[in-house]
Amino acid sequence: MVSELSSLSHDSGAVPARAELRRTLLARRPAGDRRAAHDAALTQSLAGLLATLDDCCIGFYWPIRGEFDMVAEVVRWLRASPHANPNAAPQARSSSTRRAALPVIHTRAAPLDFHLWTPETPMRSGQYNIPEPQGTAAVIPDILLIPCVGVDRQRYRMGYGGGYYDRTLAALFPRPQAIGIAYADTVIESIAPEAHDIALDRVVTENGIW
Ligand SMILES: Nc1nc2c(c(=O)[nH]1)N(C=O)[C@@H](CNc1ccc(C(=O)N[C@@H](CCC(=O)O)C(=O)O)cc1)CN2
Ligand SMILES: Nc1ncnc2c1ncn2[C@@H]1O[C@H](COP(=O)(O)OP(=O)(O)OP(=O)(O)O)[C@@H](O)[C@H]1O
Repeated sequence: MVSELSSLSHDSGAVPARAELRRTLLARRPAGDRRAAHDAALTQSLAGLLATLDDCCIGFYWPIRGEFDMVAEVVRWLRASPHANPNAAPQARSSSTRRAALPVIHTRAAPLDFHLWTPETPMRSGQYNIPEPQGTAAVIPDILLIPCVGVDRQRYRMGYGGGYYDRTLAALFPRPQAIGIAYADTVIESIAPEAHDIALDRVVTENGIW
């Protein structure tokens, strides 16, 4: 897979336009009968990562357009907190040191805001019809789990083209650790990063974490 796509962007000498590369990568998201096995493997990798995290706030995403769905795994992580008392009321449980947040778009072409989320949080439909938490506090996550349309060997990421995560990583202080979530079939040699592209710190695929 990698060699096939890298020949698109390198060997021919012609770098395809971003929009074309985006379409190619979106078509590489595992689908149909193959999908469940890829999701199971990616869930395993993600669980390995989450097991190393405690005492932090994770910014994740509500899946759209065939993205990998990590909601259940994040709920498992929240509930497995060594600090959480399973007999406590939900409000008390949410004061544990494991917290999760979801992006909220208040203004298009601005950085993302993140608002706390638990399974009890009411949701509303936000920009691009993406569900977002309603009425919870804004936070700066310690770690961002970032959906990728594709990612390259230097850990540069391609998304849907809104530039939201690059703007967010450039704006947030302290800067969260940026961890990309990608299907292995969407890893390519180079996405031909532009000046504003910020490399991810780590990437999680079905094959592990790098
Ligand atoms: N699940 C999920 N939530 C997320 C993101 C994501 O990638 N996945 N985002 C990650 O950034 C932000 C939303 N980013 C988006 C960026 C562009 C488009 C979009 O529809 N773009 C148009 C083309 C550009 C335009 O006209 O604005 C399109 O694809 O038709 C949608 C969401 C925040 N929430
Ligand atoms: N730090 C930034 N400040 C201002 N504009 C930015 C910044 N980063 C990106 N942009 C704008 O966003 C546009 C889209 O960027 P890009 O194609 O890299 O999006 P993407 O990473 O695929 O999208 P997304 O993060 O929303 O999934 C760029 O052309 C640029 O105009």
